[in-house]
Amino acid sequence: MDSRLRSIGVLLAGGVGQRAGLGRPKQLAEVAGRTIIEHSLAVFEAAPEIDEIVVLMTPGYADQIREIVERGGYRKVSKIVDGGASRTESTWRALRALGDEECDVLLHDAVRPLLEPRIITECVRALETHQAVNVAIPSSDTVLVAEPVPDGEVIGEVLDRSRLRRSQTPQCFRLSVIREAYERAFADPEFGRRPATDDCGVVLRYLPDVPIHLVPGSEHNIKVTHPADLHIAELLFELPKAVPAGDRRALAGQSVVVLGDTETAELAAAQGARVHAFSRADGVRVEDFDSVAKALDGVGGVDHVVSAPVAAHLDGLADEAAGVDHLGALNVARAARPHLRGSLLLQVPRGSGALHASTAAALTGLTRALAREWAADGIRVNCVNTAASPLLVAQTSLDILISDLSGQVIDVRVDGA
Ligand SMILES: Nc1ccn([C@@H]2O[C@H](COP(=O)(O)OP(=O)(O)OP(=O)(O)O)[C@@H](O)[C@H]2O)c(=O)n1
Ligand SMILES: C[C@](O)(CO)[C@H](O)COP(=O)(O)O
Repeated sequence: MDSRLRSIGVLLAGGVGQRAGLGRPKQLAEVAGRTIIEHSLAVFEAAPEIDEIVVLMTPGYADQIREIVERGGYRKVSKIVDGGASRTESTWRALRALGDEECDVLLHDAVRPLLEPRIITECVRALETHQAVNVAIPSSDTVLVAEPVPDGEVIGEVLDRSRLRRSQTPQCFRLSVIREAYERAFADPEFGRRPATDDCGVVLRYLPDVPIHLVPGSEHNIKVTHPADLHIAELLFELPKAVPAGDRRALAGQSVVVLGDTETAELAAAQGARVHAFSRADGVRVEDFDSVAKALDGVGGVDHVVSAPVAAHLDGLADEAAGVDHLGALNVARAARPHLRGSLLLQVPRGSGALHASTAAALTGLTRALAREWAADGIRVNCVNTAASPLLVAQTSLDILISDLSGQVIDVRVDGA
């Protein structure tokens, strides 16, 4: 029997986002095709270690969160509670909403949408042996203490950088511990005059005997605070990801349609997949919707569809041909949808030049949009860069098919294992 405590993820989204200056809470701003809070929600929803999610939302915006939760099917969300006037007041409200049963609480800034699942795993594991855990990264800047002087500021002290860490979230605690720290804080009039900027600050000040264990954070786990952070977050989401190598024999018996990439078709067949391969030689031209639809209608129910770039096989300027890859991907997606049970994989052409760049951007956008639209039916959509040997592209393609990734732009692994 599993004897571990329940783990509750608390998304702190009660702020107004004054520094971002958007005129509405920044957690509702869109980055990489989703609201910032939905990215955070999705990470907690997908984390096997998390049993329940509580959202603290800016008063007046609860309906928008309810809609996001319902539309996205975030089944772990148990409560949406109005946030308080400060971050610590929002935490305090969350702690009071959690009931009396002992559990582990992971308090996360909803505006850190790039949280990695690895961090949640390590935090929950650390809570098995520690009562308080924080996520932190080393400081790459030298940090100094400024002293006020009549004409401005001077350096009072340069801190020892080797010991400095930048605090992130989630900040994680046994419920009874964080609750006791907050009870003491909110009973202390001095706390109102000198509030803490994070939850660990409250524990350190009011329960100094509780050691706060540190788990390595990530440079990508940024807090969207200022307007430029929205652009940085967008770029970070666009970074191609690596895919873990899986057991490709999982494809055995599955029905896989491959348009154009013979290497991937052969490798899938070698793993025991029922492969239906189509190419221009068979009269299937992806820029012609009817020919693609006819091919897929003939197959019927299909677990995975892989769509390879066609530009290299077309006559004419490579740049002009690259545009066909965009239309081809749209046609394959449209034709595959009625038959698809598992996933669609779009291979992104290699190349250079403006048209190639716009095609690659279009396929990335298409992948993310389709992944969102088709998620409700359990269909995953990804794309993979093909700037590598055909064998590496084929191996990575199969690893993506058997993964649970969706909406991802994936780089071919260099080791090719
Ligand atoms: N009253 C508050 C204030 C902040 N937060 C949450 O705490 C996280 C970190 O706070 P911050 O970046 O400061 O967000 P805002 O308070 O919205 O920003 P600003 O200070 O610029 O107004 C955010 O997810 C924010 O929504 C909260 O739950 N309740
Ligand atoms: C909790 C925190 O994100 C850790 O770095 C940070 O202290 C929050 O500060 P904010 O002023 O509420 O953004």
